[in-house]
Amino acid sequence: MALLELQQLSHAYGGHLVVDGLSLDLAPGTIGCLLGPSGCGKTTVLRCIAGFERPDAGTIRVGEEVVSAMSTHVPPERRRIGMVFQNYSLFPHLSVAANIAFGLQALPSAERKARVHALLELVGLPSQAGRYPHELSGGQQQRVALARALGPRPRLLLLDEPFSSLDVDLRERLAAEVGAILRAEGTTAVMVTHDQHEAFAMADQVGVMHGGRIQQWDTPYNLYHRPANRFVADFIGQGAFVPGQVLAGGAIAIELGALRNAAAGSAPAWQPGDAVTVLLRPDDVVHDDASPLTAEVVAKAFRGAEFLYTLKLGSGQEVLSLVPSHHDHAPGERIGIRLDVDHVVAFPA
Ligand SMILES: Nc1ncnc2c1ncn2[C@@H]1O[C@H](COP(=O)(O)OP(=O)(O)OP(=O)(O)O)[C@@H](O)[C@H]1O
Repeated sequence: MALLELQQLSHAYGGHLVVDGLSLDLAPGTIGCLLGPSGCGKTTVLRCIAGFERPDAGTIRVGEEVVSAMSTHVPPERRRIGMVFQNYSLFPHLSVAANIAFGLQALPSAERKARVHALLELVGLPSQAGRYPHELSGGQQQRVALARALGPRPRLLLLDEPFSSLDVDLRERLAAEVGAILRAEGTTAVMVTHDQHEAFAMADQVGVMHGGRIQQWDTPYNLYHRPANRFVADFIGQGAFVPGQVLAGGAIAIELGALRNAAAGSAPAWQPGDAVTVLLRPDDVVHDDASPLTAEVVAKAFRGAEFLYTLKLGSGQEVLSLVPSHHDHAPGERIGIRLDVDHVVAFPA
């Protein structure tokens, strides 16, 4: 049975529908993430799960308990749900150990000490117990906030943009670390973010939100390689949309050649002659000096190990190509390219 189940959740602010019939299931021990652009309603979903908002319609079940339904609203403090916020919200006048012990008052003193010690070990800060929040880095403070939230062993942990006040470099690393910590504890968690790198680094399942609904609830791999619709294809990763036409036998002809195995998860039964739009990822277009097919370099972005080239085809259509950075070509040059498409993703034109 799912540990968290949202069914047909809807919520409006002053007549403006923000969450629109949203459903999702999260298995025990899974880390789920709601990912979407600013204002898509993801924080509102989190607040409904926590109990800070009362949904207009739908039900929320945590474990065996329906915590929210038309006639039910379990108050936040009785939901046994932990929360980690963007701004750490540690008590500034309490030491790290005292911050973590705060939610553990019900435990006998020896047990409380042992739990605080175990949590400090878990988040990798055993030597910082006596320090105060202002003496810690942002990443360390967020780890203390995580330890404090995990202290009372919540049945579900909610994380609201937990890394957004940290440096970009640190975000992805901490997201992966926090994912590992939650897995070590067997915690079921839901995170909200607008940053797909964070979502991918931490979550098992990601729901891409748009217009108050989940457009696709899937693994990071499938969101990238098998996007269910144009919105997801556009929002996740980079790529270019190019026109194509379905051939007899099901292959799709695009300017760069024929794509076989056009069996993306989303592909309806195409008919020969159908006009389609094909998603080409930067790794689908490979630089190859031996290829008779060439394209003009329009722009390039240095990524360290790779260049991301923007290339112009004969028709004027632009595509992206990720190329090892020892292939250093200037804008205006023509370079050989070929297709290497594993997952053909096509949508009705
Ligand atoms: N308390 C409120 N009263 C009125 N409108 C609100 C309230 N909270 C949020 N909204 C509006 O509801 C919409 C969704 O907000 P929400 O915070 O859920 O989005 P979000 O996806 O989390 O965005 P962000 O990433 O910017 O936080 C926004 O248009 C927002 O302005």
